[in-house]
Amino acid sequence: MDPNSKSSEQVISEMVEMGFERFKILEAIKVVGTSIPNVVEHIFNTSSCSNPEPPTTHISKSCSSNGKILKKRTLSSSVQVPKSRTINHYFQSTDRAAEKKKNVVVVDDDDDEEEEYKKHLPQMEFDIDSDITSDWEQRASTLLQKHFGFSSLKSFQKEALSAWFAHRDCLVLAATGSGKSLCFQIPALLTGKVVVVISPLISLMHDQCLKLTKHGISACFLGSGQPDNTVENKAMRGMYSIVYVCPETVQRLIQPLQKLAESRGIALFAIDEVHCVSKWGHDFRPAYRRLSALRENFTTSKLKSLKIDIPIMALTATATKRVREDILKSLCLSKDTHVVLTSFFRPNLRFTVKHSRTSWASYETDFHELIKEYGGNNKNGGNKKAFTLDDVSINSDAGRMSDTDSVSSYDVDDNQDDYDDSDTNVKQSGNIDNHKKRKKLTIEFLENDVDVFQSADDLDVTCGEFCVQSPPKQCELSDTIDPPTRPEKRLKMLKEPLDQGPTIIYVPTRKETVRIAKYLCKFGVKAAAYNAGLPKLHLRKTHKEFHENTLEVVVATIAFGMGIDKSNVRKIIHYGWPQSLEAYYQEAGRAGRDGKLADCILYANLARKPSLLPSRRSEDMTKQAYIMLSDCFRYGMNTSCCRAKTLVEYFGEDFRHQKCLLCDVCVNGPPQRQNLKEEACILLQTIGAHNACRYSMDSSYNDDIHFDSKDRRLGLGLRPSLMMLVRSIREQFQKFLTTDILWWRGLARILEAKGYIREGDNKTNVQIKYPELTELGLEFVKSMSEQTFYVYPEADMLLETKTDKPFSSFSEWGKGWADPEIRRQRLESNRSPTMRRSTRKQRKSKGKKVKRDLRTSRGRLAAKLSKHK
Ligand SMILES: Nc1ncnc2c1ncn2[C@@H]1O[C@H](COP(=O)(O)OP(=O)(O)OP(=O)(O)O)[C@@H](O)[C@H]1O
Ligand SMILES: [Mg+2]
Repeated sequence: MDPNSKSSEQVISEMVEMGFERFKILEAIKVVGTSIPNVVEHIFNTSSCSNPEPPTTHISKSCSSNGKILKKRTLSSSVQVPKSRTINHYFQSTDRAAEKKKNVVVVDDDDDEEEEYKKHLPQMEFDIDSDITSDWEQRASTLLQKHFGFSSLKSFQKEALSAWFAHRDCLVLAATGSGKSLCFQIPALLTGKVVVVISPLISLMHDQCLKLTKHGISACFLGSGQPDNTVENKAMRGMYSIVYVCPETVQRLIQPLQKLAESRGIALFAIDEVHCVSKWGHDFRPAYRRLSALRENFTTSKLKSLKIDIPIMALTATATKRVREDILKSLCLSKDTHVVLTSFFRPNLRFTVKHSRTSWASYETDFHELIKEYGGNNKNGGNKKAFTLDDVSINSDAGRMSDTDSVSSYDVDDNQDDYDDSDTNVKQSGNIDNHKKRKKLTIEFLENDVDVFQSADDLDVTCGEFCVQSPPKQCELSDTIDPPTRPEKRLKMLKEPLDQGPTIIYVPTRKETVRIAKYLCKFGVKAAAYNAGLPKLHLRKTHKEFHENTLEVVVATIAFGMGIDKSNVRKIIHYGWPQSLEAYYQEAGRAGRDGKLADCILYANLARKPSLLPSRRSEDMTKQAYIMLSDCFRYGMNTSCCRAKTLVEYFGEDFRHQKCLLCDVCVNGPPQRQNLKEEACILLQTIGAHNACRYSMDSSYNDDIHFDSKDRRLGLGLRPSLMMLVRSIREQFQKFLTTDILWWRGLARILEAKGYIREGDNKTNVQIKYPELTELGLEFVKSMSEQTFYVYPEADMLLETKTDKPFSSFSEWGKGWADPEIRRQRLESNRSPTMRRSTRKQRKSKGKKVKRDLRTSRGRLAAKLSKHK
């Protein structure tokens, strides 16, 4: 039996609550079965004009409280309504019946009467709104209380609604979990018109539709994930108050939506997660850019029956200044667009960064706390039954598409090139077929690749239409607690233990989701993996169990998407570098929506530069992706600035609190400042010397800095990489012989942040790679003898000083790595006997290229070295 099907009794009781007459419902059930939408449709189609039974959904309720509203909507719907009985027609009849009772002129189907009606009520459309001018706030509060159980609108919600009410376009920038959805849901309730919401993910639309249904508001979603093709038809005839559409579908629906605008009416177009519009943000979706069609096609000049252009409300929690400007421009929002900007600060989130190699070997150290918290650490799981993943093999499809395990080896990093341009990456990821498919930029493809591209069809769902259920009782609803903004309260919160609640662990690869979930299950934690490569059934189950608090931990890729709105998520763990701070803050923002203390922990290998995940990007976008990744890297490396401040300021907000008091930097304090005058001076001089050496061919370069001729050995005329420069320093200065590149990288970042050096490569890198001295740097070097240079060492510098191992990255294997001959021998000896045999063979076959595994940095390095031999 279909678990979604309802019994006749259930349908009757729900529909009676909606205001339908029992006998009509019974009659309809006999004909069309127990699907509520079909029953509603049947009743509409068979009801006689003279005796319509008004459904007392919120639509008719909100309208019937105001006679004028009813009749005007009737008129508005009369513009294009066909003679056949549709829901609009039904509403007309309903409204008219109600009007008759109130002695208001109402027309019947016949044209004369309609004309008569028009004479009496010549105004249409937003007169509906002007009727509620005086007390719309009061009405909104009543509806808010009735449908959602909240006592009042938040001030940013009021601001956004006021803008909508003044028919202005509006861009709402408000923190994750602040309540942006209400800004576009209330207009549907206030006007009885339809609100069309553009949303990027099926799972997000599905979640929101379910919630709306619970709150007594009819909703549906349209898009490639919609299995029922009658839903679209019904939606375009105005049967749902809120219609969610994925951006790819909007273009196709322009005409039907225009008809809808002229019949039942469209109160608002809401574009949720609008940062997807911009290439300069994360989650870019090309179809979002084409949403400018909404501004073009729903204006008074295009649709004569409209009195005003239909307002557009765009909403996001993560947009930098550049992204905001791009949104306004790309969507062609009006010049008069109102921008609602609230603080991005989430005062109850405790941000921490921890060093971890984020590999299998570090699970024990990193997860033992978590296992303890969930009462695990028992191989059999005690009384708890771990959520099994038997149906999912680690080697299955789950790890296929965005698996970067193969590209992120931990062994060698120093000469590591950043994981480069998308195309190469895809080739390197080993799946040529996939690569070919990737070249075709089709929507179908996007839909299969959601871990990398957040697309519409991330989770197929059984049904995309949602009928009104009675709103939950008051006691079932609780206002979210506003988190404490006052410092004393935050400090107090810190002393209290974390409340109970689930954890989400975000990892970059599909394979990792399964591996970690299995690991946790083994220790009795109820954990499940979530990535777009897993069976849909499993994904649905995970979603459900997560929302029902049955699961303790979900280990997910970014496919556990935007808009996950569960109030009691206590921990968000990022296990591996995120791709941008936007993505990081949005994902972290899923914690602590109940206003109580919640943890956001980033475990990252601070000894490695993060790499870009394989993806299709234009040159521009690759550059931007590197910039975003680099900002994220800097966030992790920072040791002295409050984490919340860094995040909030990243989004262009002035952080007025100075400190969050909760994050690891605020709690532990910054490390001791060190005077790195000598080191800075040596590095700058070495850079200067190499630069001078390069430019000496061009005599215009004014060389003020002395450089040793020994440097010429180290690549005269070549563009010196930081690695080469450090090697040069190590050779020249005995005291720095055993210093690690990690430490110098940290110093280079500090010097770059101060403006003393800049990247000399025209490619953007995560970390400065080919440093060049700036004017400021030159000044600094000249005056170096007179000053000190106190700085906070960055995370990688601290890491290096904590390990007493000499040069290269924490392994005996790495000792002497600077010497090319030693390096060659090591690479040779590190190969397995079979590999060695085959390499010998390959060498014998002259002219034939030795194949390197370019997916690993070691392989790439070996390939490079063999080129130079
Ligand atoms: N006026 C209000 N009073 C109390 N709670 C509210 C109010 N408005 C919204 N909320 C609650 O806030 C929570 C978050 O709402 P919502 O999902 O709209 O957030 P959001 O801003 O869209 O977040 P995200 O950026 O993650 O999508 C919901 O559980 C909602 O019920
Ligand atoms: Mg939202």
